[in-house]
Amino acid sequence: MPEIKLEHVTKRWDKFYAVDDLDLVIEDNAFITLLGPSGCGKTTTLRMIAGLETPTSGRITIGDTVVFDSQAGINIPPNKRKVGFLFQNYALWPNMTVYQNISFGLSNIREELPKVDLEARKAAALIRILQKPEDVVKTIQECVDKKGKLDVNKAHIKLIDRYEISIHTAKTLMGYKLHESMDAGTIAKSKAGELEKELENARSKCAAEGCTFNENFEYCRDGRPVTSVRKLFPEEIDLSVRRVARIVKIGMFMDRYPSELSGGQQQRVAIARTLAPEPTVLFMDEPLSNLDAKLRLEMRSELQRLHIDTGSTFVYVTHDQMEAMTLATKICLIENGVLQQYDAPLDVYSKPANLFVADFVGNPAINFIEAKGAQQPDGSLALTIFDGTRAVFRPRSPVALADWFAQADADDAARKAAEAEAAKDKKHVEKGNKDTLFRYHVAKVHELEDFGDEAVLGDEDFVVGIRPEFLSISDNGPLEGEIYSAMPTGMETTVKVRIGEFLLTGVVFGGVLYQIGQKVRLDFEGSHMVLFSRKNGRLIAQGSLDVS
Ligand SMILES: Nc1ncnc2c1ncn2[C@@H]1O[C@H](COP(=O)(O)OP(=O)(O)OP(=O)(O)O)[C@@H](O)[C@H]1O
Repeated sequence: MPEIKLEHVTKRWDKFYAVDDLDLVIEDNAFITLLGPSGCGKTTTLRMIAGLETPTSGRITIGDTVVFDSQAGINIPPNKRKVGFLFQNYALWPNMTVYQNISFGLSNIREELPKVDLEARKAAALIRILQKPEDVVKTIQECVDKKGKLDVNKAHIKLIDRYEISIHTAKTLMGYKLHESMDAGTIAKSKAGELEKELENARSKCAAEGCTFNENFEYCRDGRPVTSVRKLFPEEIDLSVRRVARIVKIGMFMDRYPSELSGGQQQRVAIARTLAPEPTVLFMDEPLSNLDAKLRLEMRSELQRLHIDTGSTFVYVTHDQMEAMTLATKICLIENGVLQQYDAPLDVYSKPANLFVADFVGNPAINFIEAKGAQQPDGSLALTIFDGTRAVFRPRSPVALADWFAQADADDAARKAAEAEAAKDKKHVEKGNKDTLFRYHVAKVHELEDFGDEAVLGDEDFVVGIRPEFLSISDNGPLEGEIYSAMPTGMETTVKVRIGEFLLTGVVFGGVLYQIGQKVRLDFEGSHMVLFSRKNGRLIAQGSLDVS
Protein backbone atom coordinates (compact mmCIF):
# COMPACT_ATOMS: atom_id res chain seq x y z
CA MET A 1 0.00 0.00 0.00
CA PRO A 2 1.30 3.47 -0.80
CA GLU A 3 2.50 6.32 1.32
CA ILE A 4 0.61 9.61 0.85
CA LYS A 5 2.55 12.85 0.96
CA LEU A 6 1.21 16.39 1.13
CA GLU A 7 3.67 19.23 0.61
CA HIS A 8 2.67 22.87 1.23
CA VAL A 9 -0.92 22.10 0.31
CA THR A 10 -3.19 25.13 0.50
CA LYS A 11 -6.82 25.58 -0.38
CA ARG A 12 -8.39 28.99 -0.20
CA TRP A 13 -11.63 30.49 -1.34
CA ASP A 14 -10.86 34.14 -1.93
CA LYS A 15 -9.31 35.32 1.39
CA PHE A 16 -10.54 32.37 3.38
CA TYR A 17 -7.84 29.72 3.85
CA ALA A 18 -9.67 26.41 4.46
CA VAL A 19 -6.32 24.57 4.51
CA ASP A 20 -3.14 26.53 5.03
CA ASP A 21 0.28 25.21 3.97
CA LEU A 22 -0.28 21.63 5.11
CA ASP A 23 2.67 19.23 5.20
CA LEU A 24 1.74 15.64 6.02
CA VAL A 25 3.08 12.16 5.42
CA ILE A 26 0.52 9.37 5.80
CA GLU A 27 2.56 6.23 6.21
CA ASP A 28 1.91 3.02 4.36
CA ASN A 29 -0.86 0.96 6.00
CA ALA A 30 -1.70 3.71 8.51
CA PHE A 31 -5.12 4.49 9.95
CA ILE A 32 -5.19 8.27 10.10
CA THR A 33 -7.98 10.34 11.57
CA LEU A 34 -8.38 13.95 10.49
CA LEU A 35 -9.76 15.55 13.62
CA GLY A 36 -10.85 19.05 14.50
CA PRO A 37 -13.84 21.28 15.19
CA SER A 38 -16.52 21.91 12.60
CA GLY A 39 -15.24 23.95 9.66
CA CYS A 40 -11.53 23.47 10.44
CA GLY A 41 -10.72 21.97 7.04
CA LYS A 42 -10.86 18.18 7.57
CA THR A 43 -13.19 17.38 4.70
CA THR A 44 -11.39 19.76 2.37
CA THR A 45 -8.09 17.99 3.16
CA LEU A 46 -9.60 14.57 2.49
CA ARG A 47 -11.25 15.74 -0.74
CA MET A 48 -7.98 17.19 -2.00
CA ILE A 49 -6.11 13.91 -1.47
CA ALA A 50 -8.95 12.02 -3.14
CA GLY A 51 -9.00 14.41 -6.11
CA LEU A 52 -12.52 15.74 -5.49
CA GLU A 53 -11.24 19.23 -4.69
CA THR A 54 -8.43 21.06 -6.47
CA PRO A 55 -5.87 22.62 -4.12
CA THR A 56 -4.93 26.25 -4.71
CA SER A 57 -1.27 25.28 -4.45
CA GLY A 58 1.04 22.50 -3.29
CA ARG A 59 1.87 18.95 -4.23
CA ILE A 60 0.27 15.58 -3.38
CA THR A 61 1.89 12.21 -4.00
CA ILE A 62 0.25 8.80 -3.63
CA GLY A 63 2.88 6.05 -3.72
CA ASP A 64 5.20 6.83 -6.63
CA THR A 65 2.63 8.94 -8.46
CA VAL A 66 2.38 12.70 -8.19
CA VAL A 67 -1.41 13.12 -8.31
CA PHE A 68 -1.38 16.89 -7.91
CA ASP A 69 1.27 19.54 -8.47
CA SER A 70 0.17 23.14 -8.89
CA GLN A 71 3.50 24.20 -10.41
CA ALA A 72 3.85 21.29 -12.83
CA GLY A 73 0.15 21.49 -13.76
CA ILE A 74 -0.56 17.88 -12.71
CA ASN A 75 -4.07 16.95 -11.52
CA ILE A 76 -4.98 13.27 -11.85
CA PRO A 77 -8.77 12.68 -11.66
CA PRO A 78 -10.22 10.74 -8.67
CA ASN A 79 -11.09 7.60 -10.65
CA LYS A 80 -7.42 7.24 -11.66
CA ARG A 81 -6.12 7.54 -8.08
CA LYS A 82 -7.17 3.98 -7.05
CA VAL A 83 -8.93 5.21 -3.95
CA GLY A 84 -12.26 4.29 -2.34
CA PHE A 85 -14.75 6.53 -0.57
CA LEU A 86 -17.20 5.98 2.20
CA PHE A 87 -19.28 8.97 3.13
CA GLN A 88 -21.82 9.79 5.80
CA ASN A 89 -24.68 9.40 3.32
CA TYR A 90 -23.69 6.09 1.83
CA ALA A 91 -27.14 5.49 0.20
CA LEU A 92 -27.42 1.93 -1.05
CA TRP A 93 -29.48 1.37 -4.19
CA PRO A 94 -32.87 0.33 -2.78
CA ASN A 95 -33.96 -1.59 -5.88
CA MET A 96 -30.87 -3.80 -5.87
CA THR A 97 -30.06 -6.74 -3.63
CA VAL A 98 -27.03 -6.64 -1.37
CA TYR A 99 -25.14 -8.72 -3.92
CA GLN A 100 -26.05 -6.35 -6.75
CA ASN A 101 -25.16 -3.31 -4.65
CA ILE A 102 -21.66 -4.66 -4.09
CA SER A 103 -21.08 -6.09 -7.55
CA PHE A 104 -22.50 -3.14 -9.53
CA GLY A 105 -19.30 -1.09 -9.44
CA LEU A 106 -17.19 -4.11 -10.32
CA SER A 107 -19.26 -4.92 -13.39
CA ASN A 108 -18.50 -1.42 -14.72
CA ILE A 109 -14.74 -1.80 -14.43
CA ARG A 110 -13.00 -1.91 -17.79
CA GLU A 111 -9.24 -1.71 -17.58
CA GLU A 112 -5.91 -3.38 -18.28
CA LEU A 113 -6.30 -6.82 -16.67
CA PRO A 114 -4.33 -10.08 -16.87
CA LYS A 115 -5.40 -12.91 -19.15
CA VAL A 116 -6.54 -15.69 -16.86
CA ASP A 117 -7.85 -19.27 -17.26
CA LEU A 118 -10.67 -19.31 -14.73
CA GLU A 119 -11.66 -22.93 -15.46
CA ALA A 120 -8.10 -24.06 -14.66
CA ARG A 121 -8.11 -21.96 -11.50
CA LYS A 122 -11.44 -23.50 -10.47
CA ALA A 123 -10.14 -27.02 -11.17
CA ALA A 124 -7.04 -26.41 -9.04
CA ALA A 125 -9.19 -25.10 -6.18
CA LEU A 126 -11.46 -28.15 -6.34
CA ILE A 127 -8.49 -30.56 -6.42
CA ARG A 128 -7.15 -28.88 -3.27
CA ILE A 129 -10.54 -29.13 -1.54
CA LEU A 130 -11.14 -32.76 -2.58
CA GLN A 131 -7.99 -33.86 -0.77
CA LYS A 132 -10.05 -33.78 2.42
CA PRO A 133 -13.53 -34.99 1.41
CA GLU A 134 -14.51 -35.56 5.05
CA ASP A 135 -14.17 -31.80 5.70
CA VAL A 136 -16.51 -31.02 2.79
CA VAL A 137 -19.08 -33.49 4.12
CA LYS A 138 -18.81 -32.06 7.64
CA THR A 139 -19.22 -28.47 6.39
CA ILE A 140 -22.35 -29.37 4.40
CA GLN A 141 -23.84 -31.45 7.24
CA GLU A 142 -23.55 -28.48 9.58
CA CYS A 143 -26.33 -26.94 7.44
CA VAL A 144 -28.86 -29.71 8.09
CA ASP A 145 -31.66 -28.54 10.39
CA LYS A 146 -33.31 -30.45 13.27
CA LYS A 147 -35.80 -32.04 10.87
CA GLY A 148 -32.96 -33.40 8.76
CA LYS A 149 -33.49 -30.91 5.91
CA LEU A 150 -30.43 -29.44 4.20
CA ASP A 151 -30.38 -25.62 3.85
CA VAL A 152 -28.70 -25.49 0.44
CA ASN A 153 -28.22 -21.72 0.44
CA LYS A 154 -26.52 -21.86 3.84
CA ALA A 155 -24.33 -24.74 2.66
CA HIS A 156 -23.19 -22.71 -0.36
CA ILE A 157 -22.26 -19.78 1.88
CA LYS A 158 -20.41 -22.08 4.29
CA LEU A 159 -18.40 -23.64 1.47
CA ILE A 160 -17.67 -20.19 -0.01
CA ASP A 161 -16.39 -18.89 3.32
CA ARG A 162 -14.56 -22.03 4.34
CA TYR A 163 -12.65 -22.48 1.07
CA GLU A 164 -12.68 -18.86 -0.19
CA ILE A 165 -14.30 -19.89 -3.47
CA SER A 166 -16.96 -18.40 -5.75
CA ILE A 167 -20.64 -19.42 -5.78
CA HIS A 168 -20.01 -21.23 -9.07
CA THR A 169 -17.28 -23.38 -7.55
CA ALA A 170 -19.41 -23.98 -4.44
CA LYS A 171 -22.28 -25.20 -6.63
CA THR A 172 -19.98 -27.56 -8.53
CA LEU A 173 -18.68 -28.90 -5.23
CA MET A 174 -22.21 -29.45 -3.90
CA GLY A 175 -23.04 -31.16 -7.21
CA TYR A 176 -20.51 -33.91 -6.42
CA LYS A 177 -22.96 -34.96 -3.65
CA LEU A 178 -20.15 -36.11 -1.34
CA HIS A 179 -22.51 -35.60 1.62
CA GLU A 180 -25.04 -38.10 0.19
CA SER A 181 -22.52 -40.87 -0.47
CA MET A 182 -21.39 -43.69 1.80
CA ASP A 183 -17.98 -43.49 0.18
CA ALA A 184 -17.11 -39.80 -0.26
CA GLY A 185 -13.39 -40.67 -0.50
CA THR A 186 -13.76 -42.71 -3.70
CA ILE A 187 -15.95 -40.07 -5.40
CA ALA A 188 -13.49 -37.35 -4.41
CA LYS A 189 -10.57 -39.34 -5.83
CA SER A 190 -12.31 -39.96 -9.13
CA LYS A 191 -13.43 -36.29 -9.47
CA ALA A 192 -9.95 -35.08 -8.62
CA GLY A 193 -8.57 -37.37 -11.36
CA GLU A 194 -10.92 -35.80 -13.96
CA LEU A 195 -9.97 -32.32 -12.79
CA GLU A 196 -6.24 -33.16 -13.04
CA LYS A 197 -6.81 -34.03 -16.71
CA GLU A 198 -8.64 -30.74 -17.28
CA LEU A 199 -5.77 -28.90 -15.68
CA GLU A 200 -3.27 -30.71 -17.87
CA ASN A 201 -5.22 -29.71 -21.00
CA ALA A 202 -5.32 -26.09 -19.84
CA ARG A 203 -1.55 -26.12 -19.30
CA SER A 204 -0.96 -27.50 -22.81
CA LYS A 205 -3.21 -24.82 -24.30
CA CYS A 206 -1.30 -22.15 -22.41
CA ALA A 207 2.07 -23.58 -23.50
CA ALA A 208 0.87 -23.65 -27.14
CA GLU A 209 0.62 -19.83 -26.90
CA GLY A 210 4.19 -19.64 -25.59
CA CYS A 211 3.05 -18.91 -22.03
CA THR A 212 3.07 -20.45 -18.56
CA PHE A 213 0.64 -20.10 -15.65
CA ASN A 214 1.54 -18.23 -12.51
CA GLU A 215 -0.01 -19.25 -9.15
CA ASN A 216 -3.26 -17.45 -10.05
CA PHE A 217 -3.52 -19.17 -13.44
CA GLU A 218 -2.72 -15.96 -15.26
CA TYR A 219 -0.95 -16.28 -18.60
CA CYS A 220 2.68 -15.20 -18.27
CA ARG A 221 5.17 -14.55 -21.03
CA ASP A 222 8.82 -13.93 -20.12
CA GLY A 223 7.83 -13.87 -16.44
CA ARG A 224 5.26 -11.07 -16.89
CA PRO A 225 1.46 -11.45 -16.99
CA VAL A 226 -0.14 -11.06 -20.42
CA THR A 227 -2.75 -8.29 -20.16
CA SER A 228 -5.50 -6.72 -22.21
CA VAL A 229 -8.21 -4.13 -21.66
CA ARG A 230 -11.32 -6.03 -20.64
CA LYS A 231 -14.17 -6.23 -18.15
CA LEU A 232 -14.16 -8.54 -15.13
CA PHE A 233 -15.63 -12.02 -15.65
CA PRO A 234 -18.65 -13.00 -13.49
CA GLU A 235 -16.42 -15.51 -11.66
CA GLU A 236 -13.92 -12.77 -10.76
CA ILE A 237 -16.73 -10.44 -9.68
CA ASP A 238 -18.24 -13.17 -7.52
CA LEU A 239 -14.92 -13.92 -5.84
CA SER A 240 -14.46 -10.23 -5.01
CA VAL A 241 -18.01 -9.87 -3.68
CA ARG A 242 -17.61 -13.00 -1.53
CA ARG A 243 -14.24 -11.84 -0.23
CA VAL A 244 -15.57 -8.51 1.03
CA ALA A 245 -18.81 -10.07 2.29
CA ARG A 246 -16.67 -12.43 4.36
CA ILE A 247 -14.66 -9.53 5.79
CA VAL A 248 -17.73 -7.57 6.92
CA LYS A 249 -19.76 -10.70 7.71
CA ILE A 250 -22.78 -10.21 5.45
CA GLY A 251 -22.54 -13.47 3.50
CA MET A 252 -26.01 -14.54 4.61
CA PHE A 253 -27.76 -11.34 3.44
CA MET A 254 -26.76 -11.41 -0.20
CA ASP A 255 -30.29 -11.81 -1.60
CA ARG A 256 -31.92 -9.23 0.65
CA TYR A 257 -32.83 -5.68 -0.27
CA PRO A 258 -31.43 -2.75 1.78
CA SER A 259 -34.86 -2.12 3.34
CA GLU A 260 -34.68 -5.63 4.83
CA LEU A 261 -31.46 -4.83 6.73
CA SER A 262 -30.72 -3.03 9.99
CA GLY A 263 -28.75 0.23 9.97
CA GLY A 264 -25.55 -1.54 10.96
CA GLN A 265 -25.98 -4.21 8.31
CA GLN A 266 -26.59 -1.54 5.67
CA GLN A 267 -23.45 0.20 6.82
CA ARG A 268 -21.50 -3.01 6.38
CA VAL A 269 -22.86 -3.42 2.86
CA ALA A 270 -21.71 0.12 2.10
CA ILE A 271 -18.25 -0.75 3.42
CA ALA A 272 -18.19 -3.96 1.37
CA ARG A 273 -19.18 -2.01 -1.74
CA THR A 274 -16.30 0.40 -1.17
CA LEU A 275 -13.81 -2.39 -0.51
CA ALA A 276 -14.76 -4.58 -3.48
CA PRO A 277 -12.58 -2.86 -6.10
CA GLU A 278 -9.63 -3.25 -3.70
CA PRO A 279 -8.76 0.42 -3.22
CA THR A 280 -5.23 0.95 -1.97
CA VAL A 281 -6.45 3.90 0.08
CA LEU A 282 -9.84 4.16 1.71
CA PHE A 283 -11.27 7.60 2.51
CA MET A 284 -14.05 7.85 5.04
CA ASP A 285 -15.89 11.03 5.98
CA GLU A 286 -17.82 10.58 9.24
CA PRO A 287 -19.17 7.23 8.00
CA LEU A 288 -20.69 6.28 11.35
CA SER A 289 -22.43 9.51 12.26
CA ASN A 290 -25.87 8.28 11.14
CA LEU A 291 -25.76 5.28 13.48
CA ASP A 292 -26.93 5.13 17.08
CA ALA A 293 -24.35 5.18 19.87
CA LYS A 294 -24.27 1.41 20.46
CA LEU A 295 -23.93 0.55 16.80
CA ARG A 296 -21.30 3.19 16.32
CA LEU A 297 -19.19 1.55 19.01
CA GLU A 298 -19.65 -1.84 17.38
CA MET A 299 -18.77 -0.53 13.92
CA ARG A 300 -15.68 1.20 15.28
CA SER A 301 -14.18 -2.11 16.32
CA GLU A 302 -15.23 -3.62 12.97
CA LEU A 303 -13.39 -0.83 11.16
CA GLN A 304 -10.29 -1.44 13.22
CA ARG A 305 -10.39 -5.12 12.27
CA LEU A 306 -11.10 -4.22 8.67
CA HIS A 307 -8.00 -2.09 8.56
CA ILE A 308 -5.89 -5.06 9.65
CA ASP A 309 -7.68 -7.52 7.32
CA THR A 310 -7.44 -5.40 4.18
CA GLY A 311 -3.99 -3.94 4.76
CA SER A 312 -5.23 -0.71 3.10
CA THR A 313 -4.37 2.79 4.21
CA PHE A 314 -7.37 4.41 5.92
CA VAL A 315 -7.94 8.15 6.08
CA TYR A 316 -10.89 8.95 8.30
CA VAL A 317 -12.56 12.29 9.00
CA THR A 318 -14.26 12.85 12.32
CA HIS A 319 -14.99 15.66 14.74
CA ASP A 320 -15.48 13.09 17.52
CA GLN A 321 -12.28 12.95 19.52
CA MET A 322 -13.24 9.60 21.11
CA GLU A 323 -13.61 8.07 17.67
CA ALA A 324 -10.28 9.53 16.57
CA MET A 325 -8.51 8.33 19.72
CA THR A 326 -9.81 4.79 19.56
CA LEU A 327 -9.42 4.13 15.84
CA ALA A 328 -6.31 5.86 14.66
CA THR A 329 -2.70 4.86 14.48
CA LYS A 330 -2.10 8.59 14.14
CA ILE A 331 -4.28 11.65 14.69
CA CYS A 332 -3.95 14.72 12.51
CA LEU A 333 -5.50 17.53 14.51
CA ILE A 334 -6.43 20.65 12.52
CA GLU A 335 -7.74 24.03 13.63
CA ASN A 336 -8.62 26.92 11.33
CA GLY A 337 -6.95 25.13 8.41
CA VAL A 338 -3.64 24.78 10.26
CA LEU A 339 -2.12 21.49 11.43
CA GLN A 340 -1.81 21.53 15.22
CA GLN A 341 -0.37 18.10 15.95
CA TYR A 342 0.23 14.86 14.06
CA ASP A 343 0.99 12.02 16.45
CA ALA A 344 -0.13 8.70 17.89
CA PRO A 345 -3.38 9.11 19.91
CA LEU A 346 -1.81 8.55 23.32
CA ASP A 347 0.97 11.04 22.55
CA VAL A 348 -1.59 13.63 21.51
CA TYR A 349 -3.37 12.96 24.80
CA SER A 350 -0.39 13.02 27.13
CA LYS A 351 1.91 15.42 25.27
CA PRO A 352 -0.44 17.92 23.59
CA ALA A 353 1.56 20.34 21.44
CA ASN A 354 -0.42 23.35 22.62
CA LEU A 355 -3.37 24.52 24.71
CA PHE A 356 -5.85 23.98 21.88
CA VAL A 357 -4.87 20.31 21.48
CA ALA A 358 -4.92 19.74 25.24
CA ASP A 359 -8.41 21.15 25.42
CA PHE A 360 -9.81 19.43 22.32
CA VAL A 361 -8.70 15.91 23.23
CA GLY A 362 -9.97 14.19 26.37
CA ASN A 363 -13.34 13.74 27.99
CA PRO A 364 -13.91 15.04 30.65
CA ALA A 365 -11.75 17.94 29.48
CA ILE A 366 -8.35 18.73 30.94
CA ASN A 367 -8.19 21.21 33.87
CA PHE A 368 -6.28 24.40 33.22
CA ILE A 369 -4.68 26.32 36.09
CA GLU A 370 -2.95 29.64 35.53
CA ALA A 371 0.45 29.95 37.17
CA LYS A 372 3.15 32.57 37.58
CA GLY A 373 6.76 31.93 38.46
CA ALA A 374 10.31 31.26 37.37
CA GLN A 375 12.79 28.45 36.92
CA GLN A 376 15.02 27.62 39.89
CA PRO A 377 18.70 26.63 39.72
CA ASP A 378 17.73 22.95 40.19
CA GLY A 379 15.55 23.10 37.02
CA SER A 380 12.21 23.07 38.79
CA LEU A 381 9.74 25.94 38.51
CA ALA A 382 8.55 27.77 41.63
CA LEU A 383 4.96 28.72 40.85
CA THR A 384 2.02 30.51 42.39
CA ILE A 385 -1.33 28.95 41.53
CA PHE A 386 -4.98 29.62 42.42
CA ASP A 387 -5.13 32.56 44.84
CA GLY A 388 -1.58 32.47 46.09
CA THR A 389 -0.92 28.75 46.69
CA ARG A 390 2.74 27.85 46.26
CA ALA A 391 3.62 24.93 44.04
CA VAL A 392 6.67 23.39 42.39
CA PHE A 393 6.59 21.99 38.86
CA ARG A 394 9.34 19.44 38.21
CA PRO A 395 9.87 18.64 34.51
CA ARG A 396 10.24 14.92 33.66
CA SER A 397 13.24 15.73 31.52
CA PRO A 398 15.50 18.77 31.87
CA VAL A 399 14.39 21.96 30.17
CA ALA A 400 16.38 25.21 30.02
CA LEU A 401 13.51 27.66 30.09
CA ALA A 402 15.41 30.77 28.93
CA ASP A 403 16.67 28.85 25.87
CA TRP A 404 13.19 27.43 25.26
CA PHE A 405 11.65 30.93 25.16
CA ALA A 406 14.51 32.27 23.02
CA GLN A 407 13.90 29.48 20.50
CA ALA A 408 10.11 29.96 20.51
CA ASP A 409 10.53 33.73 19.96
CA ALA A 410 13.02 33.09 17.14
CA ASP A 411 10.58 30.62 15.49
CA ASP A 412 7.77 33.19 15.70
CA ALA A 413 9.99 35.91 14.25
CA ALA A 414 11.06 33.59 11.39
CA ARG A 415 7.44 32.74 10.61
CA LYS A 416 6.45 36.40 10.57
CA ALA A 417 9.40 37.21 8.30
CA ALA A 418 8.39 34.40 5.92
CA GLU A 419 4.83 35.73 5.86
CA ALA A 420 6.05 39.26 5.14
CA GLU A 421 8.22 37.88 2.31
CA ALA A 422 5.30 35.93 0.85
CA ALA A 423 3.11 39.06 1.06
CA LYS A 424 5.49 40.83 -1.35
CA ASP A 425 4.45 38.41 -4.13
CA LYS A 426 1.83 40.13 -6.31
CA LYS A 427 -0.25 36.96 -6.42
CA HIS A 428 -0.30 36.64 -2.63
CA VAL A 429 -3.72 36.81 -1.02
CA GLU A 430 -3.71 37.85 2.61
CA LYS A 431 -5.32 35.34 4.92
CA GLY A 432 -8.72 36.60 6.02
CA ASN A 433 -9.23 34.00 8.75
CA LYS A 434 -6.41 34.97 11.14
CA ASP A 435 -4.75 32.45 13.44
CA THR A 436 -5.46 33.61 16.96
CA LEU A 437 -4.09 32.27 20.23
CA PHE A 438 -6.50 29.72 21.66
CA ARG A 439 -8.37 31.08 24.67
CA TYR A 440 -8.31 28.31 27.23
CA HIS A 441 -10.97 28.12 29.90
CA VAL A 442 -10.27 28.19 33.61
CA ALA A 443 -13.33 26.77 35.39
CA LYS A 444 -14.63 28.88 38.30
CA VAL A 445 -17.71 28.80 40.51
CA HIS A 446 -18.73 32.33 39.54
CA GLU A 447 -17.60 32.88 36.01
CA LEU A 448 -17.13 36.47 34.99
CA GLU A 449 -18.09 37.49 31.52
CA ASP A 450 -15.15 37.21 29.16
CA PHE A 451 -14.53 40.63 27.64
CA GLY A 452 -11.82 39.18 25.45
CA ASP A 453 -9.17 41.46 26.98
CA GLU A 454 -5.68 40.26 26.21
CA ALA A 455 -3.41 40.48 29.25
CA VAL A 456 0.20 41.47 28.60
CA LEU A 457 1.99 38.19 29.01
CA GLY A 458 5.63 37.39 29.62
CA ASP A 459 7.99 34.48 30.12
CA GLU A 460 6.81 34.07 33.72
CA ASP A 461 3.19 33.33 32.76
CA PHE A 462 2.21 29.68 32.51
CA VAL A 463 -0.77 27.38 32.32
CA VAL A 464 -0.64 23.95 33.96
CA GLY A 465 -2.86 21.28 32.41
CA ILE A 466 -4.07 18.49 34.69
CA ARG A 467 -6.01 15.56 33.24
CA PRO A 468 -8.94 14.56 35.48
CA GLU A 469 -7.41 11.14 36.25
CA PHE A 470 -4.40 12.81 37.92
CA LEU A 471 -6.47 14.69 40.45
CA SER A 472 -6.42 12.46 43.49
CA ILE A 473 -8.71 12.64 46.47
CA SER A 474 -6.67 11.35 49.40
CA ASP A 475 -6.80 11.90 53.15
CA ASN A 476 -3.34 13.41 53.39
CA GLY A 477 -3.44 15.53 50.21
CA PRO A 478 -1.89 19.00 50.64
CA LEU A 479 -4.84 20.94 49.18
CA GLU A 480 -8.22 21.43 50.75
CA GLY A 481 -11.34 21.32 48.61
CA GLU A 482 -15.05 20.77 48.72
CA ILE A 483 -17.19 18.47 46.56
CA TYR A 484 -19.12 20.71 44.18
CA SER A 485 -20.83 17.95 42.20
CA ALA A 486 -20.45 14.18 41.84
CA MET A 487 -21.67 11.95 39.02
CA PRO A 488 -21.21 8.23 39.60
CA THR A 489 -21.74 6.05 36.49
CA GLY A 490 -20.98 2.75 38.20
CA MET A 491 -17.59 2.17 36.62
CA GLU A 492 -16.26 5.61 37.54
CA THR A 493 -17.30 8.82 39.25
CA THR A 494 -16.74 12.26 37.79
CA VAL A 495 -16.38 14.85 40.54
CA LYS A 496 -16.03 18.59 40.46
CA VAL A 497 -14.07 19.89 43.42
CA ARG A 498 -14.07 23.49 44.54
CA ILE A 499 -10.82 25.10 45.67
CA GLY A 500 -11.66 28.64 46.67
CA GLU A 501 -13.30 30.08 43.55
CA PHE A 502 -11.75 27.49 41.26
CA LEU A 503 -13.27 24.23 40.04
CA LEU A 504 -11.27 21.14 39.16
CA THR A 505 -12.69 18.01 37.53
CA GLY A 506 -11.53 14.61 38.66
CA VAL A 507 -12.36 11.04 37.68
CA VAL A 508 -12.31 8.42 40.40
CA PHE A 509 -12.49 4.74 39.52
CA GLY A 510 -15.53 2.90 40.92
CA GLY A 511 -18.92 4.08 42.14
CA VAL A 512 -17.73 6.21 45.05
CA LEU A 513 -20.47 8.17 46.82
CA TYR A 514 -19.55 11.76 47.67
CA GLN A 515 -21.80 14.25 49.43
CA ILE A 516 -22.16 17.65 47.85
CA GLY A 517 -20.35 20.10 50.10
CA GLN A 518 -18.19 17.35 51.66
CA LYS A 519 -14.68 18.55 52.57
CA VAL A 520 -11.92 16.56 50.89
CA ARG A 521 -8.15 16.71 50.57
CA LEU A 522 -6.51 16.72 47.18
CA ASP A 523 -3.25 15.98 45.45
CA PHE A 524 -1.90 15.96 41.91
CA GLU A 525 -0.66 12.47 41.21
CA GLY A 526 2.22 11.37 39.00
CA SER A 527 4.37 13.24 36.54
CA HIS A 528 1.98 13.71 33.62
CA MET A 529 0.94 17.29 34.30
CA VAL A 530 1.62 19.53 31.31
CA LEU A 531 3.16 22.99 31.43
CA PHE A 532 2.36 25.54 28.72
CA SER A 533 3.53 29.04 28.07
CA ARG A 534 0.63 31.48 28.35
CA LYS A 535 2.41 33.81 25.95
CA ASN A 536 2.47 31.46 22.96
CA GLY A 537 0.23 28.57 24.13
CA ARG A 538 2.87 25.93 23.41
CA LEU A 539 3.82 22.90 25.49
CA ILE A 540 7.01 23.36 27.50
CA ALA A 541 7.24 20.12 29.46
CA GLN A 542 5.50 17.26 31.21
CA GLY A 543 6.15 16.90 34.91
CA SER A 544 4.87 16.69 38.46
CA LEU A 545 3.14 19.44 40.42
CA ASP A 546 3.79 19.48 44.16
CA VAL A 547 1.84 21.78 46.40
CA SER A 548 3.54 22.75 49.64
N1 LIG B 1 -16.90 25.81 -1.84
C1 LIG B 1 -16.58 26.54 -0.77
N2 LIG B 1 -16.53 27.88 -0.83
C2 LIG B 1 -16.18 28.63 0.24
N3 LIG B 1 -15.87 28.11 1.45
C3 LIG B 1 -15.91 26.78 1.58
C4 LIG B 1 -16.26 25.92 0.48
N4 LIG B 1 -16.21 24.63 0.92
C5 LIG B 1 -15.83 24.70 2.21
N5 LIG B 1 -15.66 25.97 2.61
C6 LIG B 1 -15.26 26.42 3.95
O1 LIG B 1 -14.01 25.83 4.28
C7 LIG B 1 -13.96 25.51 5.66
C8 LIG B 1 -13.53 24.09 5.83
O2 LIG B 1 -14.59 23.25 5.39
P1 LIG B 1 -14.54 21.67 5.63
O3 LIG B 1 -15.76 21.08 5.02
O4 LIG B 1 -13.23 21.16 5.18
O5 LIG B 1 -14.63 21.62 7.21
P2 LIG B 1 -14.72 20.36 8.17
O6 LIG B 1 -13.59 20.49 9.12
O7 LIG B 1 -14.82 19.11 7.41
O8 LIG B 1 -16.08 20.68 8.92
P3 LIG B 1 -17.30 19.73 9.38
O9 LIG B 1 -16.81 18.89 10.51
O10 LIG B 1 -18.34 20.72 9.81
O11 LIG B 1 -17.71 18.94 8.17
C9 LIG B 1 -15.34 25.80 6.23
O12 LIG B 1 -15.29 27.01 6.96
C10 LIG B 1 -16.22 25.93 5.02
O13 LIG B 1 -17.25 26.88 5.25
